Amino acid sequence: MKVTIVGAGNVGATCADVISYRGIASEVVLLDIKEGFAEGKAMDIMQCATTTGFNTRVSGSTNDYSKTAGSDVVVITSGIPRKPGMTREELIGINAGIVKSVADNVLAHSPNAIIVVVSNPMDTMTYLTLKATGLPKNRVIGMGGALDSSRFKYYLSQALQKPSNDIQGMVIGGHGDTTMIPLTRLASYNGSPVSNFLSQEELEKVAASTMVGGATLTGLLGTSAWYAPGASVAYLVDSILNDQKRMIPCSVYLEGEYGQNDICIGVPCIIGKNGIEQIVDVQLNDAEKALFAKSADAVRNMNADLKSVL
Ligand SMILES: NC(=O)C1=CN([C@@H]2O[C@H](COP(=O)(O)OP(=O)(O)OC[C@H]3O[C@@H](n4cnc5c(N)ncnc54)[C@H](O)[C@@H]3O)[C@@H](O)[C@H]2O)C=CC1
Ligand SMILES: O=C([O-])CC(=O)C(=O)O
Repeated sequence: MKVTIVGAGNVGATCADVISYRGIASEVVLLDIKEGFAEGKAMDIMQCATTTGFNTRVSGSTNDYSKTAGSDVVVITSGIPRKPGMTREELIGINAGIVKSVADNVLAHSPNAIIVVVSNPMDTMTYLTLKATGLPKNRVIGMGGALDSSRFKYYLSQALQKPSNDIQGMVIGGHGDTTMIPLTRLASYNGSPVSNFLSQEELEKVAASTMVGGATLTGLLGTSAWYAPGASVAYLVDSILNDQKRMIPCSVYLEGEYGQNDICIGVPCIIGKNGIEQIVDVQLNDAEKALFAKSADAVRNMNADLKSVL
């Protein structure tokens, strides 16, 4: 199975590293516009093969899309990341043009690929990719909810003083500092509701930390995060390529689901070899439905800014 990652920067290269280390795909192509950059990242990753023990072939390309031909999955991580103090939404001006041209280029060589959109503002870039390419909705998947959910479980694990892997939880809604919805009511510690162990005040603190999880890291690192984002993309790609049918919150095009239409936003999906195979209705309560509607309004407003590219 072949995966192309366009944008060999922090997130793209980390994703290639995790995919090869875990043997998720037999071939990974990294592509970037910076001369020699993707080739260098690929060579560096390949030089781990004997010490970490993998057989995935990783290669790099400077803007030569012919090398990406026949990819099963294409990940778009090209574009600029935010700097401390910025929102993801402020990236739209530069990233919209990049994402649209990249989507056109990859499809010309891999007409059957499933596209995973990572560049920010991710929900808007996913909507742009879907509309610009005309692909069916199952083949355009925005990655944000997998990462936000892993951060939610991290903050829950810190509050509970228990391992993250014993915690279940999901974040839906937009992938933005104010639009994310950590589903605290449905989160559990090995099946017991987390509200059995944490006060309302502690749970609200966990939710607030989760929502600004990306901004916190951007403040600490000077650019946005990459280890957890890259690993989250690899996790999603694994479910597609290996037809795992995991339930992962992803940004997908809604046509009535969760009361929304003509928008890409995070909801729980079954992810398998056909991409989005099902959108799961987790039965939100009235308060959660109101938060989702508010989040959708904000995400929809951003889509209006795509007029110049669509
Ligand atoms: N959806 C999510 O959960 C997350 C999204 N992101 C987003 O992912 C994007 C990438 O972030 P980083 O890897 O940290 O940035 P980075 O700056 O390290 O890497 C971006 C790469 O894209 C390349 N690039 C730019 N235009 C290109 C084009 N037209 N064709 C091919 N390559 C091109 C650049 O040369 C650069 O190497 C950002 O927009 C960031 O906001 C980052 C983390 C999580
Ligand atoms: O915070 C950012 O800008 C990058 C991102 O989407 C994340 O790490 O969640």
